[in-house]
Formats: sequence, structure tokens, C-alpha cells
Amino acid sequence: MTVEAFAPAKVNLTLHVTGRRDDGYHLLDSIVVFADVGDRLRITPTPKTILRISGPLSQGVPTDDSNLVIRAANLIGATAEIELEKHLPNAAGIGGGSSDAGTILRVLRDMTGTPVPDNGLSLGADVPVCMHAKAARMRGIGEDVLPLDHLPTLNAVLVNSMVALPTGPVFGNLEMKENPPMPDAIPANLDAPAFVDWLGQMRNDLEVPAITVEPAVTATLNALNATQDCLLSRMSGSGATCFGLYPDATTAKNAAARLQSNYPNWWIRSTRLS
Ligand SMILES: C[C@](O)(CO)[C@H](O)COP(=O)(O)OP(=O)(O)OC[C@H]1O[C@@H](n2ccc(N)nc2=O)[C@H](O)[C@@H]1O
Ligand SMILES: Nc1ncnc2c1ncn2[C@@H]1O[C@H](COP(=O)(O)OP(=O)(O)OP(=O)(O)O)[C@@H](O)[C@H]1O
Repeated sequence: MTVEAFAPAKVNLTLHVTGRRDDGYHLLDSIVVFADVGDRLRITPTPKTILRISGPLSQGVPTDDSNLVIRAANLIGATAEIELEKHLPNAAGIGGGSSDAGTILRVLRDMTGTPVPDNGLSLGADVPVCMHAKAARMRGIGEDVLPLDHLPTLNAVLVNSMVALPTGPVFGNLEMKENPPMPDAIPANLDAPAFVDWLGQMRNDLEVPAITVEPAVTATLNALNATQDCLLSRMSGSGATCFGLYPDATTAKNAAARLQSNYPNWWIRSTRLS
């Protein structure tokens, strides 16, 4: 039996860093949503785990046991032949590897009935929310995932200038470790324009340190801000991917097309976030 699965891009609409634990990991308060662009996986149970990687963005993705897909299968103690088709840039703040791992954990859990230790947190802070793969408020260092069922779908453009930005150095350059969390209650049942207004009052605390490490983030935000009808632009995760929010699918598609013609070598996708 072969299962086909989709590993969506993860987008942090907000990312407040609220403290730092003694082990150096940071406490977060983040609204995480998922895109309709992502990697594709085909999983077939076999006696030995084998990974095959293809797709337009497979270059640079590890093919050995360090790949998060293999680490996810090992964590759950299952073996499978896994075909991974990479469509997401890696080290990009949209959880390419984390979403692959979260998807494998979910599929193998459902296939085998084996519970996932710590919801995959040992594979990365983003893995529990990526295993959930639906809108959520993420707190702790990533282990506390609270589903958010009443967010409006947002029309967005994702932009990555194709510079890889590893997460560790971005946290390392964050000067203020204790920042205010989001309000206790995330507004429910707002329409998209009202929710985007509310998001505008929130933050990504990693934007400034990411720009220090990789100035290309500023160019990406400027490019999004210059597009017609862009309601809000912000970085996702630890960067360098940024997103713009638009009033509807047509304005998002038009903005993506314009950006792609101005920046032919960048990774640019219009998408719906939910
Ligand atoms: C920034 C986010 O993308 C927001 O969703 C995630 O918190 C990062 O998740 P991730 O890529 O799965 O991160 P991990 O692979 O667990 O950690 C990479 C590095 O980021 C830093 N890190 C990560 C998560 C966290 N809550 N605090 C941290 O300080 C640590 O230096 C760690 O060594
Ligand atoms: N299946 C995979 N796909 C992509 N990268 C992988 C995978 N497995 C391991 N990696 C390694 O993990 C590193 C981080 O990849 P990932 O795409 O998850 O980072 P990210 O986009 O910054 O994620 P996050 O938003 O969770 O911080 C890459 O540099 C890559 O070497």
C-alpha cells in the first residue's frame, strides 16, 4: 500500500519571542498557518527504509540519515520506501524539512498505530506544529500547539531570494530575549481584512536579527511592499522567506507575476494560507 501525502509550507503570521530557557532555547508565541504549496511524499512500507529525492528544489537536501524524513521514520520505529519531491526551499523559515518530518510522522502513526514520542519535538521545534499541519497558536519552544479553528483564509505571496538562512544564528543575534506575548485571546471569526489589521499590530521578533545576518531580507520586504494592494508584509519564522497579504486571490496572483518578472531568480508563489 502506497500513501501519497502533501507537506505544506508553514508560515508564521506572527512570532513573538517571550523568553529564553536555561538550555538556550527560546520561548515563542506564534500564529502558524499552512500554505497550499509544499513538498510531496509517497510512502510505501518496506522492510528497510530507503529515501529517494527528486523535484525542482532537491539540490542541497541531505540524502543520508540526517534527512528529517529518515529521522522521522526512525523515531517512530517504522521502515518505508519514501519518495520525497522537493518544491520548498530549505533553510528558508517555511519549515521545508520540518513539514516533511511532520507529514511522515502523521502518516506512519496512522499506518502503524504507534504514538509519536513528544509529537516529534526531538526532531525540531517546528515539527509538532507541522505534524498538526493546520492553523495553530504555538507556544513553549514549539511543543505547545493549540488549534485555531476560526481564522479566515488569507491570500498571500511567499518570496524567498534564494539565500539559505540557518535558524541558530538568527536567534543568536536577537538582543532582547523577553518581549510581550500576543494577547491571551486570538480574535476569532474576524473577516480577512479585520484579521490582517489585527496582525499588523503583532510582530516577528526575529526580523531584525535576521536582517543583521542576511540583509537580503530587507530587499525581500521592500519588493513585497512595492507591489500593488499589499496589505501587510512580514518575515516567516527565522527567515529568509517573507510573505505579503492581499485582498483576494487575483491581487495576490498579479503581485506574484510582477515580482517574478522583476526577480526571475527568486522563489515566488501566490498561495492561500489557512
Ligand atoms: C523559528 C521557528 O521557525 C518558528 O516557527 C522555529 O522555532 C524553528 O524551528 P526549527 O527549525 O525546527 O528549529 P530547531 O531545529 O529545533 O532549532 C534550530 C536552532 O534554533 C534555535 N531555537 C529554535 C527554536 C526555539 N524555540 N528556540 C531556539 O533558540 C536553537 O539555537 C536551535 O539550535
Ligand atoms: N527533508 C528535508 N528537507 C529540507 N531540508 C532538510 C531535510 N532534512 C534535513 N534537512 C536539513 O535541515 C536544514 C533546515 O531545513 P528546513 O527547511 O526545515 O529549515 P527552515 O525552513 O529554516 O525551517 P524552520 O522554518 O522550521 O526553521 C536544511 O539546511 C537541511 O540541511
